[in-house]
Amino acid sequence: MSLIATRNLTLRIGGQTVLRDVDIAVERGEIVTIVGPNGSGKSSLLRALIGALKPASGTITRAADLRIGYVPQKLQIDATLPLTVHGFLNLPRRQPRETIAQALLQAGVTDLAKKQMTDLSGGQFQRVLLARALLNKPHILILDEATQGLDQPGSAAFYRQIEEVRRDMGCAVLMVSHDLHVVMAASDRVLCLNGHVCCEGTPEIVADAPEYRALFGTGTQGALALYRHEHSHSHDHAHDHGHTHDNDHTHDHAQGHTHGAGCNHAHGDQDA
Ligand SMILES: Nc1ncnc2c1ncn2[C@@H]1O[C@H](COP(=O)(O)OP(=O)(O)OP(=O)(O)O)[C@@H](O)[C@H]1O
Repeated sequence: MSLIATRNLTLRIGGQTVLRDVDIAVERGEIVTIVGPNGSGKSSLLRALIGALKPASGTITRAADLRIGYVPQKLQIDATLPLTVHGFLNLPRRQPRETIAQALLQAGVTDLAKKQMTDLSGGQFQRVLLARALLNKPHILILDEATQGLDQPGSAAFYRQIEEVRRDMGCAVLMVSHDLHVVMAASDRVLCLNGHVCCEGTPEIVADAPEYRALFGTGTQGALALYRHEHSHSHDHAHDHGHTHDNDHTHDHAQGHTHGAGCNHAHGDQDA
C-alpha cells in the first residue's frame, strides 16, 4: 500500500478549481518531486495531503498511523520575539532534549540550538524547519519549495541533506521545487503539474516529455545530465520501481555540453 495516494482529487479555493482529477501516490522511501509553473496548484496539493485543505471531490488515502513531517514554503517569525532554535523546536510541544539534538543532527545543524531564530541565515533557517519536521520521525517528509531564496550551492547542499535524511531514516520525500535541474537529479520520480498532472516519470522521461518542454523549455537538459552523473549511486529502497531505476546508473559524462552551468552546480553539490 502507498504511504499516501490521491484519487480523482479536485481542489477548489474561493470558487476557483485549482486542481482537477489528480491521481498521485508516494511509496515508502522514494523521493518524488513536483514541478510546475506558478499557480499550477503545487502548494495546494501539498496542503491537501497534510490535511490543511479539504478536497472538493476525490479521495486522499493515507497509510495507517502515517506520520508526516511538513516543511512550509515560508514561516514568518516576529523579529522582536526572542526565540532560540531550541525554544522554537519546543513549540508547540515540549520535546526531549535528545529528540531535538537528533533532529538538528539529521538536518546538519548541530551547532545552532542556542542561536536566535532571527539571527539565522536563509539556509540555516530552512534546516531548522527541516529539523522541526523530523522531530516526529516522519514516514514521509513533505517540503514546499524549501530552498526558496537560497543560492544554488545552498540549494544543492539542502537537497543532499534531504537525500541523507532519506537514507538514514528511510522516509519518503515529496517536494515541490523550482530548482529544476538540481532537484530533478535528486529525485526518483518527477511529477509535472499544471492544474492537473501533465506528465510524470523519471527525471529523464519528464524532461523529454513534450508537456514538460512546453512549460519549461529544454534549458535544463545539460545540467540535468551532469547531475545524474554526480548523483549516480544506489539507493537503499525498501521497494523498487522498475521504471525509476532504468537510467540511474547511466554515467555518460555530460561535461561537453553542460560545462558552463554544470561546473557551478557540481561544485556546490560537492562542497555541501
Ligand atoms: N488562499 C488562497 N486564496 C485564494 N486563492 C488561492 C489561495 N491559495 C492559492 N490560491 C490560488 O490557487 C491557485 C494555485 O495556487 P498554489 O499556491 O497551489 O500554486 P503553486 O503551484 O504552489 O504556485 P507557486 O509556484 O507560485 O507557489 C492559484 O491560482 C492561486 O492564486
